[in-house]
Parts: sequence; structure tokens; C-alpha cells
Amino acid sequence: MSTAATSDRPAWRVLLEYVRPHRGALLLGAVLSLMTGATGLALPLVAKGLIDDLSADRSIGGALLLMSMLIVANAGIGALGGYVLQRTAESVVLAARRALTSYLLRLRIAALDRTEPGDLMARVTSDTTLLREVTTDSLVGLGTGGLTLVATLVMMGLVDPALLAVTLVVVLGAGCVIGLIVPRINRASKQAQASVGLMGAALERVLGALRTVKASGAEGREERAVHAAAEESWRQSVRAAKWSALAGNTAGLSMQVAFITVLAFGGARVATGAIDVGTLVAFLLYVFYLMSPIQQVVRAVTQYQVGAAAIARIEETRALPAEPPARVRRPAPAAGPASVTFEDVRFRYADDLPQVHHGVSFTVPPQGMTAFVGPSGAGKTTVFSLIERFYEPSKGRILLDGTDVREWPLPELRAAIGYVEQDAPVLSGTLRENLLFGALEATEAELRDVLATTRLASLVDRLPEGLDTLVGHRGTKLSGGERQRVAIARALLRRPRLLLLDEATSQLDAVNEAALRDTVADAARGTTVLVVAHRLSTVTRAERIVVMDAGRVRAVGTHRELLTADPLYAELATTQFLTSAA
Ligand SMILES: Nc1ncnc2c1ncn2[C@@H]1O[C@H](COP(=O)(O)OP(=O)(O)OP(=O)(O)O)[C@@H](O)[C@H]1O
Repeated sequence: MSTAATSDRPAWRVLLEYVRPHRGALLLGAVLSLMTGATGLALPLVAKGLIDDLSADRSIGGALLLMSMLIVANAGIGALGGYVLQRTAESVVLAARRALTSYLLRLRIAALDRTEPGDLMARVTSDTTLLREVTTDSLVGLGTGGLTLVATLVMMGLVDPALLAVTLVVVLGAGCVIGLIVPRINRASKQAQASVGLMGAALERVLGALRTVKASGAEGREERAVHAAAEESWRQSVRAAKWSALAGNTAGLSMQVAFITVLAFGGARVATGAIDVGTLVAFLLYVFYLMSPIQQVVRAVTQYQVGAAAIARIEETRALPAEPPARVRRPAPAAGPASVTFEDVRFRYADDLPQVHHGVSFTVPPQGMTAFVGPSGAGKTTVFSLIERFYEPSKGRILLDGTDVREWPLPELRAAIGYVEQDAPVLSGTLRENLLFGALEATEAELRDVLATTRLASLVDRLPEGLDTLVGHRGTKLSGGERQRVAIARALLRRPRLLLLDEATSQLDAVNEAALRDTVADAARGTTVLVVAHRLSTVTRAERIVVMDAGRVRAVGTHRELLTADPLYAELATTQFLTSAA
């Protein structure tokens, strides 16, 4: 799947791209639909024969049998064709969902910062569903409906060209009216789907922080916001439905008008002897029969507008910047600890946001613990995000083991790193899944070791289903301290060459904190540990401390050195570090 500027392509080309792998099935479905149409189309001719037989006093048994067979064939082939088409349409939806979800997982974090997850979810779930109707109703509808329409018109022309001309005038008039309606359906559908996205975003916002919403007594406000988006979607969908109904009815009305006009005009022709009654009946049956393909074509056009609106939203997502697809399998991380160097790194999160790093430089040799300290917002966590290549610096270089991180294959770079975020995210699923999340190949023995060092073993023993206990959405069934320890265990299980630890600002109890301190100190003997430190106990153990302030490194040294050499550090040490458990 292409990654850039996909939103410029017209919707029908995108649709064809999704449909291409299923073109065989689609063709089969279309042929079956055409056969259904053909059996229907033959009926008026047989009816004409039947009337002729009747007026000529011939037996009508043969014609009746033929009619019955045509009706049965029409129903049977119609059902099979319908099934094949629906199945293909579902396959197209599946293809779009797969393509979109694969793409979303590769989105750059910077792109994600600018979007609402709830809206993205709506695009994957709701917008893709609209491709179902556009595949069957639009693509096939236009193909089969169009062909049947042309075939019917040809048949009508063969029966009586003059009556065909009358019919065409009426049909073309209706076509002009429908042409004016169609863009309105597209606009309303786009707005309806955008509102579904807004509703998804509003809902995700509430459900993602339901405790805070309840604690703040904000249910009413949030409810109104979600309802407002739902109502807007309803309003726009109703608008689209109104225009669609109008288009459908215009088509229906035009056929009634055509029927009456043909009856009047045809009646006159019968009276003058230009045509016989059988011809008029056959033509009227064709007019009647024309209704179905015309409705099919109108539905194809209106449904296409709805689908095109959804495709535009899907394509918007596919135009967001994403990381290249990972072609190589993640290699097992090499054993040795890695060095890290920042060379005059400048960075801002977006062009319209202030500079966060104003030329950050430091070098961390392999092995040992380096602590990053500084006031809130100094840019410490950003250092980690840049090492992981969640973002790209605007200037300067970041080297891991002497190689620019931009030159590392992304999967290899990330395989070398274990990252513990400050809010220690835990995913819904079992405890085991969470622990093995970054190291599926870890053995039971390694798992047991890490559980012991992170003091999770007793928790596992306590839990009714041990490691297979479900931890709830975002690990809500675990305590904050347990979540932190799970996140550290997860990172350690990867046996990283570089451990990035964004220390939680909240307190762990003294016993667990001491244990974790030992664990991290142990890890630092075999790997390089960078820690954004908030505890005195962490900084006093670190081999080196990098003091950051307002996007710059202002000093590097040990705790002892910095206490005397750097006033900001001395102030931080006395006022900001968490000390109770040290
Ligand atoms: N995803 C983001 N998009 C935009 N701005 C961001 C983003 N993440 C952080 N920032 C901004 O960048 C600056 C540095 O943030 P960073 O998280 O690196 O600070 P920090 O030193 O780790 O702070 P703390 O100790 O409070 O965690 C802050 O001003 C913050 O508002």
C-alpha cells in the first residue's frame, strides 16, 4: 500500500484498488445479476407470444411453461448472484479494514499527536462499512443496471422506435434533476461521517478517563458533547437520506410519467393502426421493466456519493505520515550495552510549537546508569522519544553505538532498547501477555527471574489465575506501583542493550522501591541505563547525572560534584527529589 498523498486520488480509483483482488468474484456476481436481468427481460417477449397465441386461438401451454421456468430461473440465479456479491462486498470491507489498521499501527507518533484515536477508530469501523454498499450497489449496480438499461432500451427500440423516443425524453429530464441532487448527498454524507468520527473521539475521551469524569461530576457535560455529535450525524444522515429519497422518487416518478405518456401516445398509434395491441403491451411491459435498472443506476449513483465520502476519510488517514513497513524480522538484540550520543540536537514537536531542545549534547558510554534531572518540561522525556525515533530532530545527530539512529533499521533500533514510560502503560489482557509483550521468546525461567527481581512474584501467587489473570483495560485491576513494576519487568525481559526508564513521580512503598533500585542497579551492570530521575536514591546511585534546563544540558557530573558545581542541581536536590524512600 502506498504511503503518501493518497488522498488526491479520486474515490473510484481507490475503490477499484480495494476491489481488484476480488474482481473474479465480482465479475461472477455481475454475470449472475445480468442473467437474472436477462431472464426477466425475456418475460415480456414470452408474454407477447402468449397474447398472440391467445388471439390466434393457439394453445398457451408452451408459453406458460416457459414463463414458469423463467420465473424460477430468475429467482434462483438472483439469489446466488446476491450472495456472491454480498460476500465480495464483505471481502472489500475486510481488505480496507486490514489495510487501514496495518497503516494505523505504523503511524508516526507525531501524526498520532494531531489526531483523535476515537475518530481513527470510527474510520476503521464505520467508514469502511460503507464500502459494502458502494461495492454492491455502485460498482455492480452501475454495471448490471447500466447494461440492463441499455439492453432494455435496445429491445424497446426494436419494438417501436417512436415510443422509445418518447420514453427517452422523460428519462433524460429525470436524469438532469438527479444530477443536481447527487453532490448534496456527497456533502451530507461526508458531514455525517465526520460527526460519527467526532462522536467516537468524544466517547473515547470520556471512557478513557471515566474515573476523572465521574470524580469531576462532568458526566452531564460530556454526555451533551457525545449526544451533540450523534445528533449532528443523525441530522446529516437524514439530509443525505432526504436527497437520496428525492433522487429515487424522481426516477420512480419519471417512470410513471413515461408509462402514462407511452400509454397515451401508444394508444393513439394503435388507433391509427401504426402498431398492434401486442406491440403496445410489450412496450408497456418494457417501460415497467425499465423501472428496475433505472432505480439500480440511481441507487448506484447516490450510494457512490456516500461511499466516496467514506473513502475520502479513509484516504485522509492513509495520507498521514507513517513509518516504513518493517520488512526484516526483529533480530534478537545483541548482548553488549550500547553507547548514546546527542550532538547539538534541536527539536520541536511541530512547526507551530516552541523549540523543546535548543542544541542538546551529551555522551553516555556503554554500561552504567545515567540520570537525567531538571525542572518539569526541561525536555528529559523528549530525549527518550528521540532515541526511540518517535520523532525526528530538526538539527543535530543522535548516535546509538556510534551510528546515527536514522541509519539504524527501525525494528533493530527498537529491539535494542527497553523503554519504561512514566505512566507505565499496561494493556488490557493477561498479566503474562503484558510481561511478554516485548519479548515473546522469553523462557519461563527468565520470566520467573524477572518476576522475582521486580517483586511481582508474590502478586502473581496472590492472583486467582496467576499470570493468566486479566488485568483490565489499561491495567486498572493493578495498583499504580504494580503497573510500574509490570512495565519494568516487560522492559527487562527484552534484555535490552539500552534501558530507558522514565521514573514515575509517584511514590512506591519503601520495600518495593529499594527492590526496584537494586534491580535497575543490577541491570546497569549489564546494560546502559538512562533514567529520568525523580528520586534522590536514583541520582545518588547514578554514575553520571545530566542536568537539563529549558531544552539545554547545563551540567554533567556525579551527585557530589554537581551539589557544589551547579546551583540548579543543588536546589533540585533539596526541593524536588522524592526522598522518603531513599
Ligand atoms: N507530544 C507532544 N507534543 C507537543 N508538545 C509536547 C509533547 N510532549 C511534550 N511536549 C512539550 O515539550 C516540553 C518538554 O517535555 P518533556 O516531556 O520532555 O519534559 P520533561 O523534562 O520530561 O518533564 P517532566 O519532568 O515534567 O516529565 C514540554 O514543554 C511539553 O509541554
